Amino acid sequence: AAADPGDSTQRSGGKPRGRRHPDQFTSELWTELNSLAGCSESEDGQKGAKGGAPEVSLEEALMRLAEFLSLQLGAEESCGTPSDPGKPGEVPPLLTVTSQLLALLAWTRSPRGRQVLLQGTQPACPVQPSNLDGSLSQEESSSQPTPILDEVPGDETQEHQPPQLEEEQRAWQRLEQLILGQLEELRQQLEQQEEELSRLRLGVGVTDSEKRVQHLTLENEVLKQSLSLAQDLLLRWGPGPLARAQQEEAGALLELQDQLQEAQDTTEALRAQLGVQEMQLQGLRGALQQLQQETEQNCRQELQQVHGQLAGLRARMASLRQGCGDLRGLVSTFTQSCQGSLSEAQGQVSWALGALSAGGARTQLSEGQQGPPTGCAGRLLELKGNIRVLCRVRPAEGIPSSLVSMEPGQGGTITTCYRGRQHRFRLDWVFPPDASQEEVFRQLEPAVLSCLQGYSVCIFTYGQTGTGKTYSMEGPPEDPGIAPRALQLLFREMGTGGHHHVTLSMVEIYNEAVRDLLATGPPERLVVRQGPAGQGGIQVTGLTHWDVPNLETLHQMLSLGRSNRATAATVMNQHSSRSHALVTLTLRAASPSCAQGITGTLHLVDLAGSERVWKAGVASTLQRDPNGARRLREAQSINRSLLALGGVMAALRARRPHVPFRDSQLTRLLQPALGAGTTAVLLLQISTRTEDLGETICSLKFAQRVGQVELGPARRRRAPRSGTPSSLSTDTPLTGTSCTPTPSPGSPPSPGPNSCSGLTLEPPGDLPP
Ligand SMILES: Nc1ncnc2c1ncn2[C@@H]1O[C@H](COP(=O)(O)OP(=O)(O)OP(=O)(O)O)[C@@H](O)[C@H]1O
Repeated sequence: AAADPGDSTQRSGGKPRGRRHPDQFTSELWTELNSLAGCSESEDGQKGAKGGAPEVSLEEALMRLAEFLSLQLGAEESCGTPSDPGKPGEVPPLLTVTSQLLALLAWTRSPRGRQVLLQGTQPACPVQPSNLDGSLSQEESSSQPTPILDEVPGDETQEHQPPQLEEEQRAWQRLEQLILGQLEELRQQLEQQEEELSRLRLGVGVTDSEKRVQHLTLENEVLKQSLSLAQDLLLRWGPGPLARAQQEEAGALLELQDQLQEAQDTTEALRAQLGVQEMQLQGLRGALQQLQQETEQNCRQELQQVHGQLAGLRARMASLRQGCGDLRGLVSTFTQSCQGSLSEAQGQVSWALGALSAGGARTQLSEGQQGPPTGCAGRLLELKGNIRVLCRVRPAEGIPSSLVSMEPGQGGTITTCYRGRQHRFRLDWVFPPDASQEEVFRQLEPAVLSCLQGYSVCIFTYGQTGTGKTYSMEGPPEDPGIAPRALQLLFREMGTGGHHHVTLSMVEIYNEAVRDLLATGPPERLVVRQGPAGQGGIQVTGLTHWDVPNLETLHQMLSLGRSNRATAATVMNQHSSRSHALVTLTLRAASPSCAQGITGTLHLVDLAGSERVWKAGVASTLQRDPNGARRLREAQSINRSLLALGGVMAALRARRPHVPFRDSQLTRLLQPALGAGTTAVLLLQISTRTEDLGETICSLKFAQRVGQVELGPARRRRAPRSGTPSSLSTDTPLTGTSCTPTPSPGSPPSPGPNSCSGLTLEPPGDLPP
């Protein structure tokens, strides 16, 4: 159409073509198109003539295609660079390719092409591809087969088909290669043209308006891109910038809130962990503290155990030492005893010889009866010579406590359970609550009788207030206690022969003041002092010694002394003895033929109650009782003196060189009774009441300590040959006032201070000041 514009106009049906058709096509292409069109028309025309169907011919199709292409090219060129019509090779590559495609299409619609296609072989291109400029190369021209435009008969075609097919295949391959090459070139040219187009659009050959249009186009494109970007952003980020900002802020705020919440959650979690760790730490601290306490407690317990074991070892060691010392003492004592017995036997022999020489056989017999005892009992008493501890349990007023149990009898025990700890005390003898006064005295009888043999015996009762000390010592008239029974026994043993001079003294220690309970006048405070050097013992200035001719007089005097004794009502005992009472009975052989008679002494001591001050209720009555202060002072004094007695016992037990007898008036007066060679019997009175348990244990401990005291073997005393009352043995206690025997044994003093007129009391003129 480009080569023949007139035909093209005619064939295009007078329709206006594009503004810029290509001015020329390659002649070969056009020829081939025409030939194809002719073939098609020859076939299709016959069909059309025969059938008369209004089919579009290939030419028409080509024309339409060309028109379409021209329109496309025009549209393309309107935006691109105007081509130069006089310039060969400026044919748009698209047209070239299109022409090739059209040629191929025409061939496929040709009979040969159809035949080839029907035979299933590859089609052979009947057209020769052309270069862009429409000229074939020499080589290709020479090898280019001649197009077969006429229809070949079937048989001949069958015969010549193989070589033709080969040629067509080769042509087709070349065409294909050519098309591929042209397509590649087309692509390159397109790229070049697009580059050039863009360059030209921005540069040369473009008017200001076009440039403006181009710029505007570019700006438009940029704006479009911006718009699409904005739309994308809008779609992505929200409806508007402000809202987005708010939303961003809200988002940021939410994010911050989330972070804050997260931080708070983290803080809470950390706090919870911290709390747990603090609790764990607290628990560990508590466990550590508990462990420390347990460790400390265990250490203390172990330390206490070690201390206890150490104390036990020390006590055992001291006991062993003491036992060793006792054995030594026994050995030496036995030797001394043997010597003493020998000398005593010599004395008895000489005494008997003297009696015989005096010619009194009856007298000899009588004096022989008064002689020193013989036999195992006396020897045992001499060898033992220490303190015996007896314990008497007071009958319970109510139900007896189960916390105190006992094994009565000789070597009996008292077992207490106090504050979870058990204490067991072994004593020389334990009297059960139902023991009678007679049973008690029976155990004291040998000691009492030994006084007649010249021994010094001290029997004292010790214990808490109300436990029966006075009861045991004095006893009621219908059931007399130790003192009446002892005196009765002694007088019975002495008989009525008048061979003994019996003197009695009775003092009390009240608030550390020594008072004579048998004084004729008002009781005065006596002075206790040490005896003259070399004589030993003590002297009590102003103390009266009464000669006791018979038992009746003795009882009367004892009643007198008892009535003078200080008593008071305490919470624990309505008739509590608030003083220590000491009764001393001196038995001196009074035979004129016995110049060197023996002198025995019996000390009966009723100690005051050993209860604690607060327990006596004295302190509690200080505010109400006007005599409360006095009661308190009494209790303090009693306790102080008993404490001094304990100190003396401890020193004696430990065999210390110094025994603190001077610590109290009680120990001072008891010094002769607790001296070497004396016999002492402690009668401990205890209560089984639960509330008295502590005091009972204290008393038992004291008694146990006393029982460990060694006083050495008992020794008998001898009176000087002069035999005057004032020349008593220096060991004799309470030697202060000389006494004159009553003129007649049958005239005892009547009880009471005013009834002493019958007695001749010698004033203490011969006593040292
Ligand atoms: N074995 C006993 N049998 C019967 N009654 C007893 C016995 N022991 C003590 N009693 C009675 O208990 C009471 C108190 O006794 P007692 O006065 O002898 O005690 P005490 O230890 O001397 O007191 P204090 O130390 O205060 O003088 C008395 O009424 C006494 O009769």
